[in-house]
Amino acid sequence: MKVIADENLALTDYFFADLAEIDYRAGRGIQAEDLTAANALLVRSVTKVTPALLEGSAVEFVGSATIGTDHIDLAGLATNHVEVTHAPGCNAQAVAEYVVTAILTLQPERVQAGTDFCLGIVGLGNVGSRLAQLAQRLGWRVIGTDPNVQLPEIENLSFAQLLAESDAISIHVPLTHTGQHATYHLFNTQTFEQMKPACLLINSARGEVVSEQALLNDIAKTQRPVVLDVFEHEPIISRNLLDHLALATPHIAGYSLEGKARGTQMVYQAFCQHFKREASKQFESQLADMPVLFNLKQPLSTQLLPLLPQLYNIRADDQALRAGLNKDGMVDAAHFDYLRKTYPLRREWAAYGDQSF
Ligand SMILES: NC(=O)c1ccc[n+]([C@@H]2O[C@H](COP(=O)([O-])OP(=O)(O)OC[C@H]3O[C@@H](n4cnc5c(N)ncnc54)[C@H](O)[C@@H]3O)[C@@H](O)[C@H]2O)c1
Ligand SMILES: O=C(O)[C@H](O)[C@H](O)COP(=O)(O)O
Repeated sequence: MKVIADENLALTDYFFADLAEIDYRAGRGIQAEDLTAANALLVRSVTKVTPALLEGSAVEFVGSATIGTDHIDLAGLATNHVEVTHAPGCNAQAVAEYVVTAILTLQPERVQAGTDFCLGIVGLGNVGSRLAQLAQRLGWRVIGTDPNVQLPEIENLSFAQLLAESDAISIHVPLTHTGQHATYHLFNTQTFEQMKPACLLINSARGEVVSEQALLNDIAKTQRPVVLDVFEHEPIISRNLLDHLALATPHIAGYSLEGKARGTQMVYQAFCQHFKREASKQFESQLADMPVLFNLKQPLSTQLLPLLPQLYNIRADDQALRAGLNKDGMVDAAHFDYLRKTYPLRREWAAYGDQSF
C-alpha cells in the first residue's frame, strides 16, 4: 500500500507508518505524476484535489485532515468512485481560542465588558458554536446568524440585524460559490455599509468570503480594526493590505497540536474503515502533559488576560508574517508556507488544566 501525504499533517508516521509506505510532499506541489503508484492521498487545505489530479493513479481514498473541503472537487471524485473523507470540527476549538485571543489582544478592556460588548458570529456550525460558548463564559453578549442552525443559548438574528448590532464580527462559514446562501464575497461594499464603523472584523474562515477591495475601501473610510487569518489571494499578500490590518496571521487559526492531530486521526479512522484495517490508535497518547495554569474554581474571565502571553502570543504570528514582505512589497507563497510548515503548534487551553473548554 502506498500513501502520498502532505508533509504538514501531524502524527502521520504514528498513525500510518505500519499501514503503508508513506511518501511526503509539499501539499501545494502535489502533481498527478506523484500519484501514479499511490493507493491513497492524504492532504490538508492547499492541495487542489480534482479528477485530473488523480487520473491514471490507483488512488481510491482521499483524506483531508481539515474542516474545510473547498479545495476538493467532491462531485467529480464521487463520479469517479473515489472515497473522500475530511475532519469536521477537528480544529474548531483552536479557531475559537484564536478569535478570543485576537479580540483580547486588540481590546483587552473587553475581558470584563459584560453585556455592552456584542460579538456577532456568522456561521453557527462547529467553530461558531464553540466560539459562542467561550464568549459567553467571558460574559459577552453573543448574537449569531446561520440559515441552517439556531443555537438555543444565544440570540439568533438575521444577517442584517447582526451586521447592525455587533461590536465585533467573526466569520465561520464555508466558502461556497452557488446556492441561496453562497458565501463568496458575503462581505462586500453593501455589508460593510451596514456595520458599525468601529466594529472589529475577524475572518478565519476562507479569504474569498471577504472582498479584499471592498475591505480596503471600507478601512480607508472607517479605520475599522480587521484581523485576517485567511486572504482572498492567499498565499500572496500585498503590503497595502497588511498595512491596513490590525492583525494578520498565515492561516494558522486552527493550528493547535490537538486540532491537527485530531484531523489526522479522523482521516486514519476513515482510512482503516475503507481498507478494512483495525483502527486502535488515539492521538492523546502522543501529547505531553502541560503545567496547570487555570484555576478551575475561578471564572475564566478573571484568568484569561494575564495568561494569554503564555497560551498564545498572536502578535508574534503577526510579526512573523509581516517580516516576510519582500522587495516587491508582497508576502510570497514561500514565506507564507514556511511559516506554516515550521509553526510551533499551540496547545488548546484545556491542556492547561480546564477540561471544560
Ligand atoms: N483558518 C483556519 O485555520 C480554519 C480552521 C477551521 C475551519 N476553517 C474554515 O471555517 C469554516 C467553518 O468551519 P466549521 O467547522 O464551523 O464548519 P461547519 O460546517 O461546522 O459550519 C459552517 C456553518 O456555516 C453556515 N453557513 C453556510 N452559509 C452561511 C451563510 N451564508 N451565512 C451564515 N451561515 C452560513 C452553515 O449552515 C453551517 O452551520 C470551514 O468551512 C473552513 O473553511 C478555517
Ligand atoms: O479547514 C481547516 O480545517 C483549516 O483551514 C486548516 O487548518 C487548514 O489546513 P492547512 O492550512 O494546514 O492546509
